[in-house]
Amino acid sequence: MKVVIACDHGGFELKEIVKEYLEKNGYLVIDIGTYSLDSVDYPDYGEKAGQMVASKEVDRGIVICGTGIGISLAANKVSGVRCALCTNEYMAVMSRKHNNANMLALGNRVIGSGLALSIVDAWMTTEFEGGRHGIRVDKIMNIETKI
Ligand SMILES: O=C(CO)[C@H](O)[C@H](O)[C@H](O)COP(=O)(O)O
Repeated sequence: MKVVIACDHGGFELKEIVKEYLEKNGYLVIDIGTYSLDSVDYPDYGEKAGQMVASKEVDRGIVICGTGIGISLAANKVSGVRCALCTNEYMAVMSRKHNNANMLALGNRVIGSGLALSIVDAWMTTEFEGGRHGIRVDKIMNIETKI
């Protein structure tokens, strides 16, 4: 599975840890930055990662900033993206089972790296259940055509 990973300066350290974890577990990771602690603007990274997911250049996306909020908001502005900000494993599992989230957002200033990797593991390995949840996810995506 091909995964894009992106962050701002607030998410940089955790991005490096998540990237290493994904690669060790056999995922093909495309790291689009940022590549240092120098200050950058999270919308640029959320948008670019979102576009790569929406265009199906990659299968999934993981975005990280200080809180996970700003970069998830930016990613969710891209048509076709369902980016879930998760702070625990249950949210990660449910965002896949019920929401078919194609992007995961994490907050480096909110959770520790151990919890972050448990969230990533749960999110990467949980399948969408479909059925009634498919109908609801379709309704979410149809909102994009009404705006
Ligand atoms: O979620 C965020 C913004 O909504 C992130 O926390 C950013 O990383 C944060 O805003 C960066 O702030 P900084 O003071 O420029 O480091």
